[in-house]
Amino acid sequence: MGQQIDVNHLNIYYGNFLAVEDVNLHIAANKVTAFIGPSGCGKSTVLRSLDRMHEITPGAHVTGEVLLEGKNLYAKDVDPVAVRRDVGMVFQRPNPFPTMSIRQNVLAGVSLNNRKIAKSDADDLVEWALRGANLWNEVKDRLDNPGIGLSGGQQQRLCIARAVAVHPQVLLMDEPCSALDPISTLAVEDLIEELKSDYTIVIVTHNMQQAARVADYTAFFNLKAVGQPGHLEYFADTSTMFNNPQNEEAERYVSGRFG
Ligand SMILES: Nc1ncnc2c1ncn2[C@@H]1O[C@H](COP(=O)(O)OP(=O)(O)OP(=O)(O)O)[C@@H](O)[C@H]1O
Repeated sequence: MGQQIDVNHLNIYYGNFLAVEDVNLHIAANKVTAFIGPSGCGKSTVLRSLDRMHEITPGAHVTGEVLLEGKNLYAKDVDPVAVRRDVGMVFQRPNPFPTMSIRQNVLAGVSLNNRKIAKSDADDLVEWALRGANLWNEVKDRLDNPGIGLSGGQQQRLCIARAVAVHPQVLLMDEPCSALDPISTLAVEDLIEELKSDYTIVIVTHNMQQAARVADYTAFFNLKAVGQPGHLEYFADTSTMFNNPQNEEAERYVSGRFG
């Protein structure tokens, strides 16, 4: 089962620059929540703060809380590496490890986490993760071939298999279809729909139709002006966001009359 996330009074800084201000947000377990909004409003920054990935930028820090099932991911005794085991990330461009086979790619996160597993268990895990990512039937006869030999859409599903292989509670996806053709996009969207029975999913997308298709809830981020911090302007269930938003800026944005 996936876990819920509560974001409380979250401010995210890159050095002295306040990129995102005072976000308060509930992300429901086993649902898909989409982040939408204009460029630079902080969607990716907020997404990355949910597994502390933004900390890879030197000087990046937060104030406020991110609670995963009530546990603050930013508490002093929490190891960011352990956070990323519970909260997995799928990036915009499929990024299989170039020197690794399909099988090794699926197991990469497990190996990084220093878990030693027997070969038969590894075989089972590879099959389970690839089936979960809807890729097994396409690759089962060539597991030792390089991961980068797959098509873009297959590579992205391989990255999803790699993310689920460590059994996370939450899957974060940063524009996971933006580098994919329409057929692969639909395959990944179908997969997202299936994965939510096991995981809580948060997806950043610029594609309004995609948000409307895959998300149960949608968070609209906005910014007052360039150089100003982004903020969460409006949160609603997806049907309300796209059909009857109770926020003027959101209405202008989803109807394409923004800016
Ligand atoms: N690594 C970084 N170092 C410094 N500033 C950053 C960094 N990443 C993002 N920012 C700044 O933080 C703000 C929010 O950026 P972010 O990428 O989160 O927005 P976004 O809504 O995801 O944008 P887009 O839709 O264009 O991807 C912007 O002002 C951006 O310039």
